[in-house]
Amino acid sequence: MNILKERIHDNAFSVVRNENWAKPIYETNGLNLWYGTSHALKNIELAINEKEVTAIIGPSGCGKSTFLKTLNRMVETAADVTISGNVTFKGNNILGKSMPVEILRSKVGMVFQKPNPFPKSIFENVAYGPKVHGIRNKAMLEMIVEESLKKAALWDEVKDRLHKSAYSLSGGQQQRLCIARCLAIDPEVILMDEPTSALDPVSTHKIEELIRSIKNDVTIAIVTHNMQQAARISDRTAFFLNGEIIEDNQTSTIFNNPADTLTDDYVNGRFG
Ligand SMILES: Nc1ncnc2c1ncn2[C@@H]1O[C@H](COP(=O)(O)OP(=O)(O)OP(=O)(O)O)[C@@H](O)[C@H]1O
Repeated sequence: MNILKERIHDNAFSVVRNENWAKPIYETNGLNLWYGTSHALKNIELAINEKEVTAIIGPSGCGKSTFLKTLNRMVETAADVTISGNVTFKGNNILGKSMPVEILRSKVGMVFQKPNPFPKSIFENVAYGPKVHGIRNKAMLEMIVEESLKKAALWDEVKDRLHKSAYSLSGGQQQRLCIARCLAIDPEVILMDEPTSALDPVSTHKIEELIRSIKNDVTIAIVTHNMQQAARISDRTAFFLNGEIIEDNQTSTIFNNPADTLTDDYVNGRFG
């Protein structure tokens, strides 16, 4: 009887947990994308849940970056792109005219494979976004810069040289600076496209720790070729192949008990 009660309690708890925690911030329905006549994304159906880390995995050329860049409408900067279907951000279709791209990008930051700080000081890199959004008060900017650098686990390393060039930092520090620059605009989502692939293991570890520490505040979608990294840091994983999603599920299921043999073969390094 007690065991039964516990099971019922567990089930009730997991329903509440799912309802409370697994709320999609992005949803794509029937998303297709062509570069010219090349069909790069095929009927993508995927939810990215709020305050979770979603890993996007798959072999080179399968459409991971294209998908990520669709989420902040960066993909449209490429020539001859055609998109159909829906991509909703908090219920609004971002492919329609209902959400101006500037509004979307003020809520969705992006970090790339190669750190890309501005040719400015460390301070100015982080203060840039808040200034663009109209914050001029010096004390306020100083506070935002300090908080963002602390969240990005970089403050202690740079607090005495805030007005030095961002290019004086190491690659790993520059990548954390780029994450601090995103955090300074208080985004709801950060899209990360292979953010550690150019970094050494120590810097990679620091970025992974940083992702863990911010995920209670920010939703993260991360493209990675590193299976251990996807398994370590993500809650859910989507496996892409040739522009399609083969499978998406809880990360533990994708790695330990995938439904599709292609997923099993990929995550176990048998191709890709
Ligand atoms: N600007 C573009 N113009 C034309 N084709 C493109 C463009 N960008 C990407 N593609 C093509 O679209 C397909 C998907 O590319 P994408 O960069 O999204 O793949 P990916 O999975 O991120 O690859 P990788 O892991 O190598 O970065 C590939 O065939 C690629 O050559």
